[in-house]
This record gives sequence, C-alpha cells and structure tokens, in this order.
Amino acid sequence: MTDLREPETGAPGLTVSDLTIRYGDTEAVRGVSVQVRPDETVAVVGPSGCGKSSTLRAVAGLTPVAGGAIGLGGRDITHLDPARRGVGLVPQDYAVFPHMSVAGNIAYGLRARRLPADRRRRRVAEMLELTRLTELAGRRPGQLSGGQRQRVALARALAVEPDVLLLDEPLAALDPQLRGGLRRELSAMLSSSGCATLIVTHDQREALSLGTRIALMREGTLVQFGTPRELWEDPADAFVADFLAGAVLLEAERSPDGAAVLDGRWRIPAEDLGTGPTGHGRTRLLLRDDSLTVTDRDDGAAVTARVVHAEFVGDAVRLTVDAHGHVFGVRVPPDARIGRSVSLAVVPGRATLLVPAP
Ligand SMILES: Nc1ncnc2c1ncn2[C@@H]1O[C@H](COP(=O)(O)OP(=O)(O)OP(=O)(O)O)[C@@H](O)[C@H]1O
Repeated sequence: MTDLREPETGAPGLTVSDLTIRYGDTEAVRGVSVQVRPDETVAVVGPSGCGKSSTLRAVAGLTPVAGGAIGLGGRDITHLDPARRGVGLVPQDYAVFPHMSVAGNIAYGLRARRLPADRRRRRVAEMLELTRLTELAGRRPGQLSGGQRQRVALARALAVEPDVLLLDEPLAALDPQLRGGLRRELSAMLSSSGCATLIVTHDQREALSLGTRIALMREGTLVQFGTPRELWEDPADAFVADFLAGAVLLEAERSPDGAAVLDGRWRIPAEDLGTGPTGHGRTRLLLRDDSLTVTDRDDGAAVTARVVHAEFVGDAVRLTVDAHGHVFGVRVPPDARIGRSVSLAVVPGRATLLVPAP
C-alpha cells in the first residue's frame, strides 16, 4: 500500500501532503496526500464536488491552502506565486489566445521567459511535432477543431518545460463520440512528453486509461491511491468498486466449502469462486457485471432478488436487481422470460473472493 501521509515536500516530482482547502465554512478538501513521480501521470477522479479541481487549483497556486504542504521538484511551493511554481496548466476551456496563430500560442510562454529567438523556434517546432500540429502552425484557434485546440493548449503548457503538467478535465469539452480516440492520442502524447502530469477527471474510463496511478476522491477525502490495476482488482471499499468498475463488493465469510455473503443468506460454493489477495484486511466478494447469472437453482447457492429495472442493451437485457438491500447488475438473453423476481447464482470463476494475506 502507498503511504497516504508522507509529510515531505523535498522529493522529486510533485508531493501533495495532508492538503486541506476551505471556502469559508466549507472544508472542500481534507488531508489529501498524493505524489506524482517525474514521468508518471496521476489521475485524480471522483464524483462532482469531491474536491478534484480544488486540489489541482491549489497545486497551480490559484486556490489558497488552509493546511498541508505542496512540494515540486524538491522545492516547497505551498505559498509561492503561481507564475514561479513551474507548473503548466491546461484549463478545461483550454484558454488559447484567439488572436494568435498556433505557433504564436505555443511561443507565448517562451517569449515571456525571454528565450533567444533561435531556441524559441526550435522549441516551438518540437512542440508542434509532439502534438502533431506542424501542418497547422499558421492557423488561428478559431480555424481548429476542439481536439486540435486542446493540443495547442497542451503544447503551450509543455513548451516551457514545467515540473508538472496540470490538466483539468482534458476531454470534457469535446464531442463524446470522439473522446475514445482523443483519449488514446492524449495518452500517447503524455508518455512521449516525459513530464509529470496530474489530470483531473470525473470519468472513470479516462482515469483508468490515462493514469499510471489513480487518486480516487470522495467528499473531500482521498479514498484510494494506486495503480489502475490495484484499484480495479482490490478496491478499498464498495464505493471504489462501484465508481471505477460498476462492481459490487460484499463483506464475506470464508469457510472450507466456499463463502457466505449477505449475512449468511447466500452461500457460494468454493468451486465457483476465484480468489485474489487483498491489502485491505477483510475478506470480501467482488462481483462484476458478468459475475452473475439467472438460474433455476433454488438451493443455498442461489439468492432470490427483486427485479428493479430491465434495460435492452442490444445483445442482452441488463437487469438491475435487489437482493436483501444490495443492488446488482445481471445480463440475460434478450428473449429471456423474466418475472418480478429472479434467482441469482455466480457464474463459475467470474466472482472473486478477496482474501487477506495470512
Ligand atoms: N470558490 C468556491 N467557493 C465556495 N465553494 C467552492 C468554491 N469552489 C468549490 N467550492 C466547493 O468545494 C467543493 C469541491 O469543489 P471542486 O470544484 O473542487 O469539486 P470537483 O470534484 O472538481 O467537482 P466537479 O467535478 O463538479 O468540477 C464543492 O462542494 C464546491 O461547491
């Protein structure tokens, strides 16, 4: 497990330690600690209002910090002027200068830093190439697509070689149909830039595909910080399982013949269960969308659930069902005859019992 309360600011990369942010009486962020190593991308993700943007803005110096510390490249920047921090910010609306060409936008920060003209031209050319904008160098932002404008903002932020790149909801302003392709494109550009990056997003797919590590927040606090695989395979709690994977996590009791969940009302035979290790200390059962099936069995290996909702999804009907106050998703063939309640069983091998290391 990553140490969530590492109190130092002297490490390379970005170190946010025990960060607290207040707006009047509202504590928007409480005791959040996140580290971004040089060369990695950390995605801060969570539902609306959980404090993601506040955290990013505090790193950029745009929101005052009520407690904790922020270190960047070995310096304590907690109270430093935004312009002197060494951060490159790409805001949600990209904020490119409409009256300047693509190349002019990218050169802006270099001019402000009085970089000699030949080095400036070289750096602009490098950034144009990295973001595949060379052909469009002379255009104005108004003559570009949303995705191209985003690349201009990215190139402009990276041009000045920041110690950390900050991206606020990088794909939110773009057409949903294009987002998948743009996500892959952004991921490739970020890895070739080699710059430590902090991305804020509310989209779990974006977090999973862009983050080398994910910081999952809820109501101002950090719930889990780890690699996408760690969060996917061993979620800290039911909220993480649901938010990131639409999965259900149940407290479980293990016995030689299997596992009991829902206070012993559902007993799943050992031969139907996969197992995985957990670092979270308790035995739990992880059920995904493909973990369950509707069955004719009515023995202890099945549980009765009330059908709450049925949704046609093309190749299947996705049922939302409620068993003893827990809501599950289960897919059935489109022509299945479904009553008001169903009997649910685990698809052998598709449910994972997370077991603490001895
Ligand atoms: N300037 C402000 N003044 C007062 N409250 C604020 C201010 N900015 C944010 N908040 C509050 O702080 C909390 C965290 O907001 P923040 O914008 O950081 O969340 P978020 O996770 O980025 O949400 P979203 O995904 O909706 O942008 C929210 O309750 C919000 O209403």
